[in-house]
Amino acid sequence: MTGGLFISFEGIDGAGKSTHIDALAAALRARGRTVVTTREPGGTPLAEKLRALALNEPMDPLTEALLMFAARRDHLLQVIEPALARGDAVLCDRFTDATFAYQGAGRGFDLDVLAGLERWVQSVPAVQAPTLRQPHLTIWFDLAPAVAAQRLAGARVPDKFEAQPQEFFARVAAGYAARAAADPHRFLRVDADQPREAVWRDVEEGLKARGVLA
Ligand SMILES: Nc1ncnc2c1ncn2[C@@H]1O[C@H](COP(=O)(O)OP(=O)(O)O)[C@@H](O)[C@H]1O
Ligand SMILES: Cc1cn([C@H]2C[C@H](O)[C@@H](COP(=O)(O)OP(=O)(O)O)O2)c(=O)[nH]c1=O
Repeated sequence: MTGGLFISFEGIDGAGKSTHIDALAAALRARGRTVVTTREPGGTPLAEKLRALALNEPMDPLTEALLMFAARRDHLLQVIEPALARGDAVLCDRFTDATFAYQGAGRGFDLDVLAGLERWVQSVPAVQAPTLRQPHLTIWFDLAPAVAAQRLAGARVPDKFEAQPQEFFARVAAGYAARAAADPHRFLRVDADQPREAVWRDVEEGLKARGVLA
């Protein structure tokens, strides 16, 4: 495949996204692609500063959503758009679906306001109006909150989101399911409640079926 390729990785905390980003990067590089791996919130010096605030400071849901979108705007303009213009593959640990799932479904913030912010932030000069920049493909690691909590227990010091109760993650998971149902062509759902090797096999097969991996 030639031309820029934008893939996001989504799922609740502990679903196993990070575990598979490097594997996909290696698989794409082995096929001759230049790969940029990055994350949200973050990916630029400014966006990483905004990440530290958003993940650690208490704030109301609108402030949180605005920080996520501010970080996203900088990241898009500085990293994602230039990489796609070069024809690179961009593998991004979370993108806007996370804002709909966490700030929208999780915190209960207005989804229409988020959709408005999405339009503002993702209308970038490189994209012809009225198209919005969205990932070409979103790999959604679907895992029950109870299993994710078990995996995270003791694995790392929880940030503000990881410290939330399971009910919060049940809402976030429902938020991802709603986003996937609204855009089934973009989403590749992977059952994350399997051993790592089986999850990777499903990722690989899903990407082959979509022509992303030969
Ligand atoms: N399929 C799996 N089965 C069991 N544990 C896993 C699996 N995938 C990842 N883990 C472990 O679960 C934890 C969370 O995985 P991680 O990839 O960091 O999740 P995320 O990036 O989605 O928060 C890590 O300790 C990781 O080693
Ligand atoms: C991108 C994004 C992330 N988040 C949250 C989800 C995660 O709990 C956190 C950081 O994501 P992540 O990078 O997955 O955390 P870690 O490096 O600990 O695996 O930010 C939002 O609430 N909204 C967003 O728009």
